[in-house]
Formats: sequence, C-alpha cells, structure tokens
Amino acid sequence: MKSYLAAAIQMTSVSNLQKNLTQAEELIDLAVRQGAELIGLPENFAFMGEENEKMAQAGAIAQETEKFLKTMAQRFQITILGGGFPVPVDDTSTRVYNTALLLEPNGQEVARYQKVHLFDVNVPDGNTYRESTTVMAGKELPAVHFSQELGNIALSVCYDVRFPELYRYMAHKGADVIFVPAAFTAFTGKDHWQVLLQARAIENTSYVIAPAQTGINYARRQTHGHAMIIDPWGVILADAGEQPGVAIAEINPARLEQVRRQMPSLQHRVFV
Ligand SMILES: O=C(O)CNC(=O)[C@H](CS)NC(=O)CCC(=O)C(=O)O
Repeated sequence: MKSYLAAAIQMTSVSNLQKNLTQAEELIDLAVRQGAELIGLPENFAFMGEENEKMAQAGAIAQETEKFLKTMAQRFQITILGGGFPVPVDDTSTRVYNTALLLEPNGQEVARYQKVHLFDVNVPDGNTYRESTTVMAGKELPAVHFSQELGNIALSVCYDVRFPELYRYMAHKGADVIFVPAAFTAFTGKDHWQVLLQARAIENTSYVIAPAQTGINYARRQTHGHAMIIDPWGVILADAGEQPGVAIAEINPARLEQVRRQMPSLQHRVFV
C-alpha cells in the first residue's frame, strides 16, 4: 500500500440523470486536478427525486450510471466508488437494489454492494421515509476489495452507518479504508453524521471516506452535506462544508500502522 490522495465528493443531486452526471463529472475533474486517485460519489448521485419518478427510469439510470462510472475510471485513471444508485432486481421486478459499485482505472468492476439497512423512519421534522417500498434490501455482507496500491477498501451506504456490526465485519476482513456514501437528512445529520463516522473510524482504526449530498434536492428534501475524510484516530482531515465540492485528504499506510500500534483495540477484541 502506498500513500495517496482520496476525495469525497459532495453534490446536490436532483431528479435529472443527465444534469447529475454532468455535475459529478465536473467534481471528479476537480478532484483529479488536485491529485486524487481514489474518488467517491455520494448515495443518489445519479438520481434524487420522488420514488415513482425514480422507479419509472430505474433501468435507464442503472445502465447509464454503470457506463458513466466506467468512462470516468478509464478517462481519469482513478479508482471510483459510485455511491448508491438504483439497479432493478430483475427484468420483471418493481424493486431495485440501492447499489454501490467500485471500479478500478481499467474500468473493471471490483466490488458491488447492495444496501442492507433500509431507511424506514419517521424523522421528527415531519418527513417520512419508506425506502423499502421501492428498494429490496441486500442480504450480503460487503466484500472487502484488496488493492495492492490503495489498501483494503470496504463499501457501505448511508443508513448502514448506524449498524456497527457491519463495520466490525469489515475490520475483521482487514479493511483499511471504509466508504460511507450518503444522503443524510439535514435533521438527523446535524446531530448524528459526524459522530457516527468518527466512531466507525476510531473503533475500527480505519480511514473513513464519506461522500455526501447537500442542500435542497427536491420538494421538502434537504440533505446535510459535510462530506468528509476521517483518519484512523478519528481526526477529521477534510470537510466539504455545505456547498457542492470535494473533501480531499491523504490516505497514509504509515499513519494506519502508527494508530494501530498506539491503540491496538482491534487486537483486544473478545467477542468478535
Ligand atoms: O430520500 C431520498 O430521496 C434520498 N435518501 C435516500 O435515498 C436514503 C434512503 S431514504 N437516505 C438515507 O438512508 C438517510 C439516512 C439518514 O439520514 C439517517 O440515518 O439519519
């Protein structure tokens, strides 16, 4: 594993696939110009809108988005994580998997994760979320992708961050860098987002890269922003604030090794 720069992209996706892919491409370009080699896009980067609109276009969103990710990986010679986007369960199904994909610079897909924990929550701000009406829950733990150059990379999506057992599993598999692409609500985000991400980084002594949605996406949907990169000690290395942009920081194997020496908690696990 080498030292390199990673980027967590922050965007305001809307209910227009082409607009979103254009915005994503501009931000990827910006991150690459600053030297990023590992780049993450947030949950719903390709489409964020009403559920019925999303479902009507799900097949096209899935196809176009996979093609887009491959093009970006190859053109910019980067490893890229496509946050969560809808992929129909099968040809006849009326449901999708909320899917995160990791591709390497040659355009090959190296990891695919289907969001396991669905956001079916009545948020105290009056918004009701029933992700399970359109999304099929994934049933598999995420594969951890071993990269000789970039370290062991693990995938999760948004609401998953509230389920530490998923991250414990990743740590067990040797994760060095954990992705948490999200579209966190503004209401829950202000109190929970940063704390949860720091906890996952600290308890697993791993880097956390958290791309995010920000601003007003559609109707009454407002997202929290603060895409960030956190080091294995829990220090916030970069925070994108509230505007679309990128959070960039160094992923450093010497720092990983140092923190794991200073705080060997993973080695002291008793029950898992
Ligand atoms: O609703 C939308 O249009 C976009 N949001 C999403 O797609 C997903 C599922 S509804 N959002 C979350 O998981 C938020 C979790 C969260 O905010 C928390 O855990 O507090």
